[in-house]
Amino acid sequence: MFIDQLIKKIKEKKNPSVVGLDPRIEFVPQFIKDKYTEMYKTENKSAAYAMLEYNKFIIDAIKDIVPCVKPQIAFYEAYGIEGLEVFKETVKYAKENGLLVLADVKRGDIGSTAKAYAQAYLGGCFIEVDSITVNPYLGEDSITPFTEYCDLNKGIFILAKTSNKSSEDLQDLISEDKRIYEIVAEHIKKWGEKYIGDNGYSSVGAVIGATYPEVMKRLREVMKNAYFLVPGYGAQGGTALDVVHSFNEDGLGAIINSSRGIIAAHLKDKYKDKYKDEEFYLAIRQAAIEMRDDINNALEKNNKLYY
Ligand SMILES: O=c1ccn([C@@H]2O[C@H](COP(=O)(O)O)[C@@H](O)[C@H]2O)c(=O)[nH]1
Repeated sequence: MFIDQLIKKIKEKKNPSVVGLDPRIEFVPQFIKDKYTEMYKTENKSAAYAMLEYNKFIIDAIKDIVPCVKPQIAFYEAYGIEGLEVFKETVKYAKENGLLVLADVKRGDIGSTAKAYAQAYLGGCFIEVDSITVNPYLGEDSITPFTEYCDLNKGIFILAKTSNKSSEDLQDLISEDKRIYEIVAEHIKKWGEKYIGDNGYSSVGAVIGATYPEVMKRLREVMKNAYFLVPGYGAQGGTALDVVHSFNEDGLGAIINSSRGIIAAHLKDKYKDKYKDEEFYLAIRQAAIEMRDDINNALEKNNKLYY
């Protein structure tokens, strides 16, 4: 089961965090950009391939620390065909280096179309990743084409309470005395029941923003067996103390994401003067270690250490 593979890697690396590979050209060090500007005539292509090299540096710098990476497809789509090629190459490189890939693609459509999306990402027709994020707005028949792949060692994380401010607009509305995110959580629990692995967790997980710790606490009660993918730590203001609520008493149950906070670490004042342009990946590695230690320390303080 996907979820058992994820838990195994989390325990091996002693790290319940994931680095978001959300490349932006302004994060890419000048020496890489110069190389690709010379190599390719079109700006789009040189930017896309500069981002691929930057991603590979990041993967090399963190592969012994983190269990997985979370590439956000939007940053690749923004560069068209070349961007999608770079997405594929990034996924391939991450997998070759022993990392699980949780692709943040937020798909959701009527069943027949959802089947095609599932085929693309979980069936390997476009690129095969280990799990994807899914939007539940269209209901059960839009989810089943994805959950069917959980029998084939794949996983999905369904949006329940997102980290952005406006998530309150719809997700916090009340229907029959419950918040919409609670109702979604009850559905995620039900959809995941068939896919519970050896560790007691389901390969059907939930996305819960680090920016809403109280909601996280409540949803942890509703979905005991669901793994939470938690974005919003770092750049969006979520802290280790906030995300502690996403873990169960066994210290498992959540994987915390940071994208900009890690992959743009070399641009922070804290590291800028410490590392040369060519050593940018050392700042990224340092930031990933600090995030791991920050979360593990918070778990230990709350008697939730899992290793
Ligand atoms: O609720 C959500 C769902 C997904 N995301 C995605 O996670 C990363 C966060 O990036 P940071 O740079 O660490 O803020 C990004 O890919 C989002 O699209 C989220 O933030 N919140």
